[in-house]
Amino acid sequence: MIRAFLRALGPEQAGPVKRSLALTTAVSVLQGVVFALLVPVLTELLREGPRAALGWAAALALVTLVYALLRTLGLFVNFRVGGAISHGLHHRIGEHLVRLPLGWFTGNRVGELNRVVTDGVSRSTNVPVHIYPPLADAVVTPVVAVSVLFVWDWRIALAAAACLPVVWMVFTLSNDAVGRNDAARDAVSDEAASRVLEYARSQPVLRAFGRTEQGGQSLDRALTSEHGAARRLLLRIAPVMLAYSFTVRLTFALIMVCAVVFVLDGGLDPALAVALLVLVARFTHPLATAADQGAALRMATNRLDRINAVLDARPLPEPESPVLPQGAVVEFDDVTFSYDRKKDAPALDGVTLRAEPGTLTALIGPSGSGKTTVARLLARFHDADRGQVRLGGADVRDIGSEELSRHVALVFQDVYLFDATIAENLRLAAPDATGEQLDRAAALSGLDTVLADLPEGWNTRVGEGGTALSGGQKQRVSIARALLKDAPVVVLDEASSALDSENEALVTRTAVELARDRTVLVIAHRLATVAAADRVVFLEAGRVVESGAPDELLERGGRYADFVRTRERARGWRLTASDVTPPPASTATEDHENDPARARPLRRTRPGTSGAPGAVTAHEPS
Ligand SMILES: Nc1ncnc2c1ncn2[C@@H]1O[C@H](COP(=O)(O)OP(=O)(O)OP(=O)(O)O)[C@@H](O)[C@H]1O
Repeated sequence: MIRAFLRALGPEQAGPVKRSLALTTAVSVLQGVVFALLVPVLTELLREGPRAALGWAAALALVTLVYALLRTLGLFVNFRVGGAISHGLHHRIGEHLVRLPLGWFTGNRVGELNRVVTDGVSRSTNVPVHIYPPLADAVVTPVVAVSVLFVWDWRIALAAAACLPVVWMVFTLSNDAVGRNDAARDAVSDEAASRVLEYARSQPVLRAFGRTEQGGQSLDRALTSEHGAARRLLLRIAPVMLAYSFTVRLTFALIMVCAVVFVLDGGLDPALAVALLVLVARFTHPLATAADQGAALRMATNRLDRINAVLDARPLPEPESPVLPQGAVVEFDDVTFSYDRKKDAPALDGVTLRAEPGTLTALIGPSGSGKTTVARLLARFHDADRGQVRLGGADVRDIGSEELSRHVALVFQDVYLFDATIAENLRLAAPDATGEQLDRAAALSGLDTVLADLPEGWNTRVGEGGTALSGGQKQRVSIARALLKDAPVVVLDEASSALDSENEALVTRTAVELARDRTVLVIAHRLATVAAADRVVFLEAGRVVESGAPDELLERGGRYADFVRTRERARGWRLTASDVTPPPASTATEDHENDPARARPLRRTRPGTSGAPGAVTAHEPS
């Protein structure tokens, strides 16, 4: 246990924890001495009267005083160490989590982490404060008392000493049973915690489809199995705990019988026998509670093992001499990657692609084809199994995570906002951003119109996870946050579920705008965005099956053309390769797919270029 404890706490906390445990052990030893001193005091009192007992009583009073002082000191020290453990563990877990690859944080880990950080840490904090002191009293005090018994009567001492190994054996059995069954219950509790979170999060979907009852079934099952595991734990440990308690009481009865026999034999002074039995009765009580404390310690050790498992998760290796990316070209060179090499087919299989600064690349393909995985490998959520992901000519593994994160801004679909103001949420990207910079990001992302409608503007609190804002509003905050970061590479995961048309068009517009001077990759679901891209990369089953300019691909009549046709049918769109005049000054025209009256070709050009013949345009069907 102590090894698991010290491993979890790390070297800084090891010293104070060892000192606290040593002090607690010393206090329990002293308690044994106090109990032992009762024997001469009582013997003299019963044999000769109070006067004869005075010397021993003074010694007892002195040792008791020292014991009380040390016990009080121990209490303070243990509470302080408990606080330091809580702080230290949170700190260590937190520091470790930020170094773990983002790919580690899958859905199930949320429930597990929640329990590790709350229940795990609080039980560990309890070890020096509430668990170890009574356990030391239960184990160390009797051992000291039995040792001292040898001074007064070796036969009684021998009888007590002979019982201790049996008591220890039953104690170990009970501890093992608790350990095994608690670990089994813990796994089931994790599952239940995850299901509770899932049930709460999926309420909108469940209600929308009238499946609240069915949706609750997996939660019901998880809770029922948690209840079953708790009952099994109780049923399996109750007999061994009872057996332990019985053994301790049997020990006391045995020693008492021995004492009576020796007194009747005339070999033991009755006064000494009474005193010895008082001593034995005194240490039997804490000994009887040892099984409870042992169980609590075993459960805490199980939690510590889980904390250690989190701390053992390997961070992605950081380069010893980080390389700075030279520019913002994104390259995937024959990249293969599997989430689970033993179980799954590769999510990416020999992917090669290149995205230049000042261009917009649309990643498209069927669901599960690997688009999001491309974005994740670029941001180094995971490392490629084979091949190289490069940014500005440098392998992302050689760049160093902080530098990489400065270079790549991600806007994912599942926008998470902190329960703070809109301004504070944006400043997460650039803590020192000026009001002017915030306003610029807001204007570019369309957040300015949202702010204008909110009475408290920038100071509006968004609620936990951004619940006080609509999906589109959250996305605007998220885009503005990415803009404020001012990273040369932006990855935008366009919402696959429908946002309102204004918000959808905004995402396309922002992507186009950003691509003027950045490398922009969009996981695109909308034809308008695809049409506005410079290059399209079509993925299927983790492979690039087609790539090139959208109009070229359309003319080629391959997978991309099929994709476009399917989408056109689904949305009543028509997308053609046509010769159109580039729009004047503006670099990006608006998407009016839902406004026939204003429908204009959607296309983009960069400064200094004119619309090339064959540019892809999107029209409402006539
Ligand atoms: N965290 C994960 N663990 C295991 N497998 C995963 C994980 N994320 C994705 N996959 C698998 O990897 C493959 C590629 O998934 P990816 O999310 O990259 O596809 P996608 O093209 O972005 O899909 P969609 O358009 O539906 O978001 C799929 O087979 C998917 O099941």
